[in-house]
Amino acid sequence: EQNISILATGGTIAGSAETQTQAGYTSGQVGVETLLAAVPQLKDLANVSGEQVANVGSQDMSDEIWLQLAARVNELAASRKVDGIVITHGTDTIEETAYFLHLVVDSDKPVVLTAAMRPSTALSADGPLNIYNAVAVAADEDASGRGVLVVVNDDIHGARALTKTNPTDVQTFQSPEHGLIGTSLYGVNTFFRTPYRAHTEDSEFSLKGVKALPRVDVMYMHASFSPDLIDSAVANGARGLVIAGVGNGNMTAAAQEAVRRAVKSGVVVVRSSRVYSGSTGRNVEANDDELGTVASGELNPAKARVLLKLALLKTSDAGEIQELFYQY
Ligand SMILES: NC(=O)CC[C@H](N)C(=O)O
Repeated sequence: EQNISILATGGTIAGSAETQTQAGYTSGQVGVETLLAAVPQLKDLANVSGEQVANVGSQDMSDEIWLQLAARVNELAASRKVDGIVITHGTDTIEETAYFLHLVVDSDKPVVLTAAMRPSTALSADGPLNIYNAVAVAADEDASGRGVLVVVNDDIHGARALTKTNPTDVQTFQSPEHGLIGTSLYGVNTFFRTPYRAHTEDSEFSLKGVKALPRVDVMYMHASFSPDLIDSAVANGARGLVIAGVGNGNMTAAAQEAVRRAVKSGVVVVRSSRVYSGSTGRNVEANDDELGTVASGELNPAKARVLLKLALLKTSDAGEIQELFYQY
């Protein structure tokens, strides 16, 4: 029998409300033992043990929790007594945490995040079946080597690909560029593909000796953007900026001038896009060579921010960071 460790961090999956039929609720109320007790069928899949790492709504996910979670995942994955790891998480930032772990977990054992859109107390709560499917994927040898996975609503997503697309819909997660890694129907898994970029064991990123991550801020572009926000982020210690640009990572002329100032002062600026899918290409409309900026490719602003934070641990050279954005 496979040994699966479950690390709980909070979210709606651990949320509770006064009644079974209300929209309002509080995330991160229910402990890991209660979550697991709601799915007694887990014992048919694997030998599971639970640990509480945090209990927050994932809007409060932080560098500190990421460092703690990554350290614990790496420790468990290195143990011969652990075959796979499941992490319960809020849906709001699950794509950031999943991509972070995808880059810093040094193991080919399955690491699977799961979540829910309905709190644990709701009618038709989606958490219990999501946990069941997540454990089934984590216990599946066929899941290994596919990077960090997110199992929700019968779908198996890759960490780099998935994004939340709806604030309340149970079918909120999509992987617009690459499609699904597979599906899990009542614990019966089908795999379609493996991520094509480097991850986990093949990733060059490591958190050994890292006590804090550099500050990276995201600037959301729109008509008449106030360029002083960029100067303010730099004055307040940002080492990197991600432009959530309009369309193909574009920004106003005044924002571009502020980006030039930021780059001149040694801050690395990545251009991404506020649109839902597609790739922000280098030198397409904005001239990255001339601006000294980096193009994010398919990474959305939140995930470009994760990669930039890790990249800044290694270098502040925009050319080298562009190469990392091509590779991961
Ligand atoms: N569905 C959810 O998990 C959203 C609840 C909460 N905001 C969180 O991300 O933890």
